[in-house]
Parts: sequence; C-alpha cells; structure tokens
Amino acid sequence: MLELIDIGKVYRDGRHAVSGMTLRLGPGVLGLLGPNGAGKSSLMRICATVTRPSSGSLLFDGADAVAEPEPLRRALGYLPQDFGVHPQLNAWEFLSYLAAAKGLSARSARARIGELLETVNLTGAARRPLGGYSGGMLRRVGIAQSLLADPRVLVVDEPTAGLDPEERVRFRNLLSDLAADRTVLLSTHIVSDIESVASEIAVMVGGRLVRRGSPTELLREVSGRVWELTIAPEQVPMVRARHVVSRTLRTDTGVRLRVLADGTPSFDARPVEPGLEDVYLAVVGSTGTPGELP
Ligand SMILES: Nc1ncnc2c1ncn2[C@@H]1O[C@H](COP(=O)(O)OP(=O)(O)OP(=O)(O)O)[C@@H](O)[C@H]1O
Repeated sequence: MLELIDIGKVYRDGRHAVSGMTLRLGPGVLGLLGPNGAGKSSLMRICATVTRPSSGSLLFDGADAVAEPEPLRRALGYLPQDFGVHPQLNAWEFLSYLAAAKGLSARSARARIGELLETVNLTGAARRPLGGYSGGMLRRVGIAQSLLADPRVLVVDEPTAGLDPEERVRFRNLLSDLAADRTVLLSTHIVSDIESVASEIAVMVGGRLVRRGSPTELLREVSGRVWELTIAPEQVPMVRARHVVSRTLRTDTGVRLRVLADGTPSFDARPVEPGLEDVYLAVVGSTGTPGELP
C-alpha cells in the first residue's frame, strides 16, 4: 500500500510542480490523467523514489519511504517517461544487465527475460542491438524492464507513447492481468489508455488533484450533460465559444459535434451516453484550465 500525504514539489527555480497531493493506492490501476505540465511525471518520480518531495509524506506499508526508500525500491517497477538504453546492447543483454543490478540470479533472470520478451512481443528481435529499434520497440523494452523483478508496485509514466494501436491493446491487457494483485500507477494524457483498465482515476491540473473517483463515479458527474448535434460548418465557432466540444466529425450533412452543456444546446441536439473523455474535458476544459462541475 502506497500513501501520499499532502505531497508538494517545488523545483530549484521556484516552480511548484505538485501541491497538496494526497492519494492512497491499493491494488488495481490508478490512472493519473492530466494535460502536459500538470505535474504527473514529478509525482511519478516521487512515487518511484527518484525525486524527493519538498513537503509531505510518502508511506509504503505504513513506513516512511522518503527517509527509508529501500523497501519500496525493492518492491517497485518503474518506467520513466524518458527511458535511456545502451544502443550497442541487444534487448537480451540490456535486460540481463538490469536484472543483475536488481539482484536476480542468472538462472531466474534467464527465465524471466525469456518470459517478458514473449509478453512484450520482442522474442524475435531480442538479439538485435537496441540502437536499431523503433520508438515503440524501445517502449516495449521499457515495459519489460519495469516488470523484471515481478514488482508489487508498478509506476509507469506515459507507457503507451509511441506504441501502435495493436501494441496499445496488448499493453492494456497486460496491465489488467498484472493489476489483479498489484498496485499500478499509470500516467497519461490519453483517456482511452486507461478507460478500460483503471479501477480509479485521478485528474491533475496545475500540480493539484482536481478529481478522483471510479470511472462510474466520474461518469455520473456528466450524466445528462453530453449532447450530439449536427450543424453547418460556419456555426461551429459559435458553439465552441459557448460549450466544451469533445468531438468534431465532418459528415455529408454538416459537422457533427459532441458537446457538454447543462441544458439542450439546441433543439435538435440529442442526449448521448457520456464517456470518460467527456469527463476529462469537463474537468480540464478545452483550454487545459480546470472547469467547474455542478
Ligand atoms: N527538473 C525540473 N526542474 C524544474 N522544473 C521542472 C522539472 N521537471 C518538471 N518541471 C516543471 O514542473 C511542471 C510539471 O512538470 P511534469 O513533467 O511533472 O508534468 P507532466 O504532467 O508530467 O507533463 P508532461 O506530460 O508534459 O511530462 C512543469 O511546469 C515543468 O516545466
């Protein structure tokens, strides 16, 4: 169990990246959503004990993980946003090197690496130097390294960046399997990454937690406020000025918009089932600033 209590992070230049962040993480996936610069990576680095918080406490199984980070580090898998590799090593060598650094015996490392390369679909490329890998392949090596020591706590920062749609689905399924008996903290600004896997969602804006709840709880917040309407292209700016528009689609009959509005935005608008994307936009607004929900 990982607990963040009133965590703050102020960088040397005086920038407040995280403020008053209190979160309790149990088993399951906590999806951390927020626009660029919201402070997600800073918070992830604190949870991974890479950065120390400027204020507040981080507890792991009830013990201070800032003063004594080792127990958390032993239980942790971490995929940072910027994940560096040695380009001259191949995937097998690179993972072996990291496994040794994590204290795995050569024998269990061999078995584990074979298994993980299979999981991330890199068995065929395992003996090719990482320098020749695509961004998506490197991401998959990153995912594999985060799972090397079979971590109880998994912290993954924008794990699906650079993955193609098929790899994304594969990764989502992998996370669902892993989360059954583990704590997973996953940050992203792509709602569909966590829509089907997160048991809880936290939304961060400007370093602060602005929403937290299960997908069902969050969906309830926008229930009855999501509409679809088809209008002429020249009317689009007017609707945008009045409402948060979560989707735009050009059709033969005009532009189909999905909008958030407290009442019917126009008499031919029809109510539609809300999605998490609508919730996210309602919270952060289309400009990235927090909006108020009733
Ligand atoms: N090492 C650092 N020194 C100074 N400022 C930093 C540092 N790291 C992050 N920041 C600043 O802190 C704020 C939060 O950044 P952070 O990377 O945590 O956000 P983020 O939500 O992960 O965004 P992104 O998705 O773009 O990475 C930003 O204003 C950023 O410029």
